[in-house]
Amino acid sequence: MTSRALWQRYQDWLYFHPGLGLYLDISRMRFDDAFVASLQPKFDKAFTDMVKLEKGAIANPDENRMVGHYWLRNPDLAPTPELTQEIVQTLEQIEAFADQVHTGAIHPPKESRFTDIISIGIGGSALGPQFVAEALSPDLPPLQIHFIDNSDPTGIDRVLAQLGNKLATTLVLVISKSGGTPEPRNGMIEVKQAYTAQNLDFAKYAVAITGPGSNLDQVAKSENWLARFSMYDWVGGRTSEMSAVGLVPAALQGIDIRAMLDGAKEMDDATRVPNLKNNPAALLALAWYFSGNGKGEKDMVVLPYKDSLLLFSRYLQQLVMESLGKEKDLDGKTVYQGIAVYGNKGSTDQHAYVQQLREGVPNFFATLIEVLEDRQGKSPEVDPGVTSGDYLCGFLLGTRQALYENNRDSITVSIPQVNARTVGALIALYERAVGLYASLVNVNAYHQPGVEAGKKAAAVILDLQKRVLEVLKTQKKALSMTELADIVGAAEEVEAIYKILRHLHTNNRGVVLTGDLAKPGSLTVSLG
Ligand SMILES: O=P(O)(O)OC[C@H]1O[C@H](O)[C@H](O)[C@@H](O)[C@@H]1O
Repeated sequence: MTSRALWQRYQDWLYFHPGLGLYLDISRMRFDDAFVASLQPKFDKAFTDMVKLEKGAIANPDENRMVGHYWLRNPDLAPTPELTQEIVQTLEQIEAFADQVHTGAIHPPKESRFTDIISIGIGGSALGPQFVAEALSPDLPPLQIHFIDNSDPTGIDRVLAQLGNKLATTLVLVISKSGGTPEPRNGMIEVKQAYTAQNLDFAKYAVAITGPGSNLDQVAKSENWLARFSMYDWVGGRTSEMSAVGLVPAALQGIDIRAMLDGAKEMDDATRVPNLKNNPAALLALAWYFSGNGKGEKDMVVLPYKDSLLLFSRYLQQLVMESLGKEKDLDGKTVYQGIAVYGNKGSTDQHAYVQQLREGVPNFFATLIEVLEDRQGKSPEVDPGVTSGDYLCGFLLGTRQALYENNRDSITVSIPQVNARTVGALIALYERAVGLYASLVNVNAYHQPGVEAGKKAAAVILDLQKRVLEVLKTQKKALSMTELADIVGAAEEVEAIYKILRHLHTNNRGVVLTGDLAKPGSLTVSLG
């Protein structure tokens, strides 16, 4: 295509949202009109599905749940007045709480102000809050946030060590929709112990964000925690940033949550338009479908050219991959769907893996996120008449062009600034694109059956560990791995038993392994 023709194609396919100042450019995806026409019937169905979903249909059939994250930013759309009221009240409760924490009306027992937050949660109960904190937290926030998003002892130690004596002024948010996920439970127990070790009454610092009646909710209620906020069963973890899960930590950091909700609402309005060319989420879904042949054959590489958007790709990883990565479609057919997502930021990644993107295996399409405003205030010149921001812009445009020249497609999303409205809009844009794409490829975007398999397998390992230790207590002599596995009654699990014992041995948990570590079959084990 000549550059003139490309310029025309750019204008033909450019989407612009005047209220948000957001541009979406899919002109560098090489689909043709025939392809677009062939997808039209699928889009007609996707738009209809979306209307039903927003009206409260059971859009997540496996879990028999409604899917209502869009109501969070426009509560009047909720299917019943009770739901509308619940959303409005929770929002008011969040604002009042954040305000009281900021003014010191709510304060730690022996101090006048809370200064820090530990946010404990994983998956959808961490990725949104982390992305938004990185993108929007002011340079000097009223409360500084720290995250525990794993069951990693060293990770927990690091957060606690960094806070040190400041635990006395640190608020703890325990976020878990189900209230039963092991990682946040472990984090909560360890953090609670750290408070107790400093003679601090944990309940006076602790806030629960969870489904009403969950295990976590019951603990928080019985121990009389500082506050409890409700998470609803009709909001999925990966679309929960604009529920209490994301709004409580954001409001506490002084982020304008109303603006975030407004930006999302504006984008929701724009992505409700049942017309492909005038709907940015539909355009994204079209581009994804084209690129991966409707089968996820190409990966989505997300490159925001702005440091504060660093965690956007990690956020999108869960949103896209947990929603679309499915073995079965809605008719029960085996389809192995999904789109792999990765990326960090530009131009940094140009000095890392963009070499492969430009010349290596062509198994991806890029999404470049451009922020038009460089910074607030004047920029110094780094060359005559040239600023750092000009360089960043040049790197983005150069990469887009270099990729295209080598038959690598890209999408460009441009926003005027990183602010609460545009971040809300970006989240809403991708939520809707995922919903529409799921309809195009006929999968349930709102369940995650595969995650359960890993959780169950982990529980089996922990149970095996208990059984192994019980057997070892009754043994007088050291046993080989196979002898032990036989006595435990888990001959098939000998390798898992060896690995459990190696872990316990390394951590001085009373298990002694003797023999040649390079030859696991030669080892014997006893309790020291
Ligand atoms: O918020 P929670 O109930 O603790 O769940 C946290 C996360 O864990 C699960 O394994 C799911 O796969 C995620 O979708 C969810 O966001």
